[in-house]
Amino acid sequence: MSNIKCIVAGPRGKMGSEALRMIEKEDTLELAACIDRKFDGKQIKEMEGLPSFDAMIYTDVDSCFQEVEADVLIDLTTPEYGYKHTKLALENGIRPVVGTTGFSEEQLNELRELAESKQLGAVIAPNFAVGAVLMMQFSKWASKHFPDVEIIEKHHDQKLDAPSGTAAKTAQLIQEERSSHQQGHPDEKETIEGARGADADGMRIHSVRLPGLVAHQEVVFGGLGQTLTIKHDSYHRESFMSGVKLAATEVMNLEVLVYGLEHLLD
Ligand SMILES: NC(=O)C1=CN([C@@H]2O[C@H](COP(=O)(O)OP(=O)(O)OC[C@H]3O[C@@H](n4cnc5c(N)ncnc54)[C@H](O)[C@@H]3O)[C@@H](O)[C@H]2O)C=CC1
Ligand SMILES: O=C(O)C1=N[C@H](C(=O)O)C[C@H](O)C1
Repeated sequence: MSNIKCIVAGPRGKMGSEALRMIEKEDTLELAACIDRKFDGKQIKEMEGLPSFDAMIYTDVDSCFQEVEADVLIDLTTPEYGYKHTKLALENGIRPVVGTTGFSEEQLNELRELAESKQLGAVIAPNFAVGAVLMMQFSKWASKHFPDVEIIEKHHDQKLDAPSGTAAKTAQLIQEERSSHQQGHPDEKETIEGARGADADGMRIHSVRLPGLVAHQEVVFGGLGQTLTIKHDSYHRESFMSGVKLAATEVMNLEVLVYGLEHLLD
């Protein structure tokens, strides 16, 4: 089987640069080109701190998708551009593997319909770390027995979206399991706005942003006389890379969009 040819969008970012280092080590993946906001026409090997790839940087996404022979787009950019890149990739017959978070429900549905109409595989995964996927699945299961739950997600202070994609997905999975209800005292009042966090179908999500953090989440369940905490920590962005590789490989066998890495794990 020939190598999977990848375009990486956001190659100078924290995740994008880690994805380039992962591709460099993998025999089955190949870097075909990159999409960046700057450095049009330069080679990745000319960029300081990035692996020595002969792969051209494009700032014009249309030209990139039309000129470069590619199987997969790996997008690790921003919510606004990640959505645009994903849509354009599908329109150009390229399968998206998207780690970028912060898409709205409407955007996800639109991309799902587009992938289906094109019969093209796509993977959008708010978290590529296997441990985080398990934390979400365990939380879904736990909420069957502990319907009162709050999510505390903690990230580095350069993060653009809140709550994190992982927290939003965790809340969605729990929502599928438990019946909707408000938590806390019915008469509770916030004396400082936001003190109780964001309200996702009655469950609260608290977003912490601090230098020094990478990506961390605790899902805290409360029952009579007991609590249960399910916790995951990513200390390094390497933690996401086996998931990115799995998605870039498995997306070639899909004809629909899947949301969440759990759909690709046994
Ligand atoms: N699914 C997952 O497992 C993970 C997802 N993420 C998500 O990945 C995204 C990127 O995260 P980081 O690497 O930490 O951010 P970052 O800020 O370090 O990198 C983003 C990169 O995107 C580039 N960029 C912005 N606009 C662009 C455009 N129009 N075209 C091309 N490149 C553009 C920026 O120049 C920057 O290099 C975020 O949405 C984050 O939430 C982050 C970690 C894990
Ligand atoms: O921005 C990040 O760093 C991360 N983003 C993803 C999210 O929003 O859940 C995944 C992980 O938490 C790291």
